[in-house]
Amino acid sequence: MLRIAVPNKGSLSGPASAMLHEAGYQMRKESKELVLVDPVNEVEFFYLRPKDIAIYVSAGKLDIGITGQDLLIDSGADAEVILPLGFARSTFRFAAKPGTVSGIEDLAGKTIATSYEGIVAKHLAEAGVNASVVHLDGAVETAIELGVAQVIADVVETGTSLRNAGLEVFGDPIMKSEAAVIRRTGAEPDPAVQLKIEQFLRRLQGVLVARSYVMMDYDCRAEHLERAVALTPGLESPTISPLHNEGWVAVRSMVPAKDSQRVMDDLYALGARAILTTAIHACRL
Ligand SMILES: Nc1ncnc2c1ncn2[C@@H]1O[C@H](COP(=O)(O)OP(=O)(O)OP(=O)(O)O)[C@@H](O)[C@H]1O
Ligand SMILES: O=P(O)(O)OC[C@H]1O[C@H](OP(=O)(O)OP(=O)(O)O)[C@H](O)[C@@H]1O
Ligand SMILES: [Mg+2]
Repeated sequence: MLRIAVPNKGSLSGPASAMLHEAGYQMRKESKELVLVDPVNEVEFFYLRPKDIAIYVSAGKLDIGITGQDLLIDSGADAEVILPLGFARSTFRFAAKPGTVSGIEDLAGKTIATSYEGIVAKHLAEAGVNASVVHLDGAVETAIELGVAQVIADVVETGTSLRNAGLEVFGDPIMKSEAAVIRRTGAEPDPAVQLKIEQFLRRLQGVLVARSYVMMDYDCRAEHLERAVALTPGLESPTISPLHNEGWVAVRSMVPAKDSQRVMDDLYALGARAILTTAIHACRL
């Protein structure tokens, strides 16, 4: 059995379970379940606190886990990213009341509130700045108003939480983060487990590709084919089939979803017709 840690709550939990479900794995039905065995896929899922996942994985009893890269760094655990997953994208930043702090050099002697002391302490040590760090479990944006700290360091996605608290970021982002599959650094599992890990990663990669590509079909005149194919090169190469009408071909190719409307416009302008896009539900590349 492959043993995998998954986030049991917070921002990572819903998208991680959705991705695993899309990849064909059984997920828990009840939020109180701590362990779920998926006998068909021979996987055991352990639902753990996001902050603890890297620590569990580095201890060696779990083969892999899904967590945030910021949580991995914060934990200081001996684990490494093997596949970034594209969700829970965020930056980790310092913020303060506007006009009070302009750069990391101003932090000496100040108090910084954060839920991520590991990241902050490492960053301050690297910058050679001596500041105090106070741990709060969450809602750290309120710490300045309530006099617990002069500065905070926290996850920023849209910046709404900071704006609502009347705070502004300063300095460069301390780090960028997204959800990722992690394993113990340099882990060398036995060959049967390694095969299951590779199958797991292929399934998740299949979900990532299915989410970011569409299948595009269209008809075009043979003399325009080279230009059309240049617009839709696909991953390997497009499939070209003859049409019953002489001088026309049908083309089928994978196209990045974010470009699909522009590509359809360009194909239409080239004279292509019956241009269709369809969602990809799953794939193995
Ligand atoms: N608003 C957000 N947008 C994108 N990613 C986020 C956001 N908030 C958190 N994350 C990412 O998810 C990780 C887990 O954060 P989250 O706040 O969900 O966990 P938690 O604080 O342990 O749970 P909770 O806040 O429910 O107690 C963060 O380290 C970060 O990588
Ligand atoms: O830039 P934004 O889009 O506003 O997102 C960032 C906010 O989201 C997270 O908070 P969460 O909701 O997890 O609450 P918490 O502080 O209690 O962890 C994070 O700690 C920030 O407060
Ligand atoms: Mg949180």
